[in-house]
Amino acid sequence: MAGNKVETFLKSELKKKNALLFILIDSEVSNLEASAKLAKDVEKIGASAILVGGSSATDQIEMAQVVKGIKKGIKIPIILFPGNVTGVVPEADAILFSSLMNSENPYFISQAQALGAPSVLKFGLEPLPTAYLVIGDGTSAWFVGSARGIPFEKPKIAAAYALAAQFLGMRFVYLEAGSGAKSSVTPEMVKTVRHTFNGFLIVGGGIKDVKTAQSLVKAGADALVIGTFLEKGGSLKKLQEIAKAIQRSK
Ligand SMILES: CC(C)=CCC/C(C)=C/CC/C(C)=C/CC/C(C)=C/COP(=O)(O)OP(=O)(O)O
Ligand SMILES: O=P(O)(O)OC[C@@H](O)CO
Ligand SMILES: [Mg+2]
Repeated sequence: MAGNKVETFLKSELKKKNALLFILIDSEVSNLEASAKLAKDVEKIGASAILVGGSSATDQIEMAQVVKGIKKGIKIPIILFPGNVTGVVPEADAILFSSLMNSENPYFISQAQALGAPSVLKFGLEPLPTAYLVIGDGTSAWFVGSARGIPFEKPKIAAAYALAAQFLGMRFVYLEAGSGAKSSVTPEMVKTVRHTFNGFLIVGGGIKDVKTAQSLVKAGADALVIGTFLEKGGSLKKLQEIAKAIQRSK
């Protein structure tokens, strides 16, 4: 079984930088060459990890190729972000071994995990036990995952889930507004969850400007995930501004 190298790395990065930037590469959207270049570029400007996944990325071969292609050029960890068992592929460093706790379908709470676990072991991936909480509605993750989205304006409900996750032994919570969400999770929700949850707090969905990123980190986020901004051609210069800003703003 893989050790806890990636978790240890993330924690030590966090001590140095205060807050981390994770970049999501969707193997369905970016081609091989573009992904490899993007991963190198974002490492240079201070990203701490590359997430690879997609809620409708079901092509395991394509996903495995993207991971392999990215890996050669970078030192930061590649962390799988599976939307299903098809998201478990070899050669990555770790996996967000997540349970969509507010799903209405038990498949996304524990069944996909049971089906995927043997491959995680076989591939030597480090599992990062993650409570994946979908906030709001109308996004791919919400639809595909049959989530009963936690309303944006109900931070206490998110905090109750995060506390339950902690009691269940999960060391990561991911507050997910959904890829391309019109608005990100509110700083108030992050703050409320931060007060309750003791582990590593990831926030993603709809983050594309410095001000939002800074406010989420000030509220207590440990890592921000950005995907769509780059998929839509957002500049590396602006991404670097976001990276710099969050590394100062706690
Ligand atoms: C641990 C294992 C083996 C599986 C976990 C399975 C779970 C909990 C899935 C949650 C539901 C789900 C569909 C999550 C998607 C997460 C994800 C990769 C989101 C980012 O992708 P998007 O960008 O939203 O996808 P699209 O590009 O397809 O819209
Ligand atoms: O694509 P964006 O909106 O940046 O969201 C990233 C991630 O949280 C989606 O799972
Ligand atoms: Mg996507």
